[in-house]
Amino acid sequence: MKYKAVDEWIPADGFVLEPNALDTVKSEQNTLVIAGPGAGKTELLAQRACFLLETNQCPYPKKILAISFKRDAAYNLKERVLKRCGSDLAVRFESMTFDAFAKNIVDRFRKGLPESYAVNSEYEIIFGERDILDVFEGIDRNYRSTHSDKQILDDYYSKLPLSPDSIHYKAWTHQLSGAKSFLTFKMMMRLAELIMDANPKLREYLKATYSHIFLDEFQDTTTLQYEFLTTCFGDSGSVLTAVGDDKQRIMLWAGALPEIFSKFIEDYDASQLSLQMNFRSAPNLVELQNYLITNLLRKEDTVICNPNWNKGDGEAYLWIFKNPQQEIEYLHSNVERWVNKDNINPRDICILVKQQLQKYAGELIDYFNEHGIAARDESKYQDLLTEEVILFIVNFLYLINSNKAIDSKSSVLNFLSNINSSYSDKEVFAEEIKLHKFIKTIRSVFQKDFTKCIEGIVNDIISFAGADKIKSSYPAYKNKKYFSETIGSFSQLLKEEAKGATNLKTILDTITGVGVIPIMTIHKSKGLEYHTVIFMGLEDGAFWSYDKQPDEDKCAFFVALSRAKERVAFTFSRNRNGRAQSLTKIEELFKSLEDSKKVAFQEIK
Ligand SMILES: Nc1ncnc2c1ncn2[C@@H]1O[C@H](COP(=O)(O)OP(=O)(O)OP(=O)(O)O)[C@@H](O)[C@H]1O
Repeated sequence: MKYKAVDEWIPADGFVLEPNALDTVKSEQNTLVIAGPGAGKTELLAQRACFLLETNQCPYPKKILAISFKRDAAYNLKERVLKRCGSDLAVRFESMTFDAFAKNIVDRFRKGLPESYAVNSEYEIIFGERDILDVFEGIDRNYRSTHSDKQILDDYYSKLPLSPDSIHYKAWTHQLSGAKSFLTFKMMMRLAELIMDANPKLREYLKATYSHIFLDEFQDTTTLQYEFLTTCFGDSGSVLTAVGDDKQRIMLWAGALPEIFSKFIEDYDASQLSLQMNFRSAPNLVELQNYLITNLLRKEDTVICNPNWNKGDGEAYLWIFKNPQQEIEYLHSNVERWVNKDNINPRDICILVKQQLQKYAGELIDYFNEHGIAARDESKYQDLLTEEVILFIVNFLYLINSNKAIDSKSSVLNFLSNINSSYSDKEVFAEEIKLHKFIKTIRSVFQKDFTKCIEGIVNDIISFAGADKIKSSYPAYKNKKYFSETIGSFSQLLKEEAKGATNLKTILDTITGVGVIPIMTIHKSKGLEYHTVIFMGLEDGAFWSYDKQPDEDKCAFFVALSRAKERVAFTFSRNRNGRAQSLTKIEELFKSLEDSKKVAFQEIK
């Protein structure tokens, strides 16, 4: 492989980076980049990955590890790197969530745990903390009733090892010993940290594997995640690059460390840089954001709009409705016009709610689907569709459906060459011929009755690629149970969607959401962007804890509106879920929209 000289390197795909972004891309030091929405923080990480790989500053065979909070964010970053510098180099870019990184360590090095924390190979992941609190109830009722949930859990998740006399240790033992261990992701992270603490050789292994660490959405890092990170890389000599925005800090409720930026700068002797641009939003929306940054969030880091926009671009509305039925019908007629007359791709229109998606948007989803506009709760699909093996199967199926699916073909070939990294050119060619033959055979089976054989085909595709090769190439799939459950969930989904479908393409399009309006909570929308964003329910009812956490709620509100490229609309319904809605608690949100003079307030008749 011929590497580029550092001086000759230019950003991939014609991107022009502002000076601080370019300095960060080429930096050899630990760096924290603080910048607002749409500033290009994620793009900066993708470009830095290209720089490090293309110039061999991440020296072969070392790797870059990028840690994100959500699976789709990790996946999007990996995709950007793949697109910018090609699969040969992108194999040395590992992008995963904090949880996945911790789980990989536990899965691979479980045997390195001290005996008192041994995890059974047949462990089960549990979500939510109710079970753990029940364990405390079983061990000592009095303790349970005299301590708050938060107190108990904070102590339970302390750094390991715990004092063997403590009730928390007993609770851990209860979860770990037995025919099966039951683990939350937080437990997994503490166990991964313990493995690293107890085995200096494994820390050496991490050091030898990863020369550079990227941290996206750094503002939401929790104490536990930070301690885990520091145990793994604190003295490793790996170069850390963190990007974040304190105006988008929406995970304080989940334990995000408010002083994470200053802590990182101090602990890692990191330099701090900021970015000034907003590349995402049209001028009117950037002006609205700047007004809110100054007057609502009380910060100083206003931004500059991308000069490529026309002056006056960007629309913002606040629509006031009598009731949800009127709201649903009005939104439907607008979305229909945008999609059918203005030719906006339905995937570029997003409907957001603060929380409780079903309660706020459940009826809207039904109404839209019954009236010609496909819409869905995106979270149901987000997790599966960011699994590498599932995307491989989906692309494979698209290719079985048609030879014209060029992008799918290149994804399939990329996946196959990834898992067969030692292939010579001749072998790659042979693999392609094998692929064509296999597809031909499957097509002939399919022509008979595809709905009946669709499940079997998933297994055939996996066998074609080689389950063992997939497992050894993707650390997450080394856990057999996880691998088979992932494939199983997808087969089940495929089977359900196949019922009543007339062709394979329809099934695949339904699963991947082609032509479907995505609906999600603000938390799920982090890092994403859409032409149009509708935020449903700017009401006291949706911001019920505003009194207790005004800053976090203001940030959530800011995250929602900053997802929009060209248009944002907020809705207020005078009545919702059988209750009159008010604007007392969140008056300042409402008022700041009004005072910005950038938002058209419209009472819908
Ligand atoms: N240097 C650049 N020139 C032009 N467009 C850019 C540049 N950097 C990023 N963009 C584009 O701007 C948009 C926002 O970029 P990105 O998602 O990286 O921002 P971000 O800072 O991570 O945003 P957020 O914090 O809101 O998630 C994307 O469409 C991206 O392609």
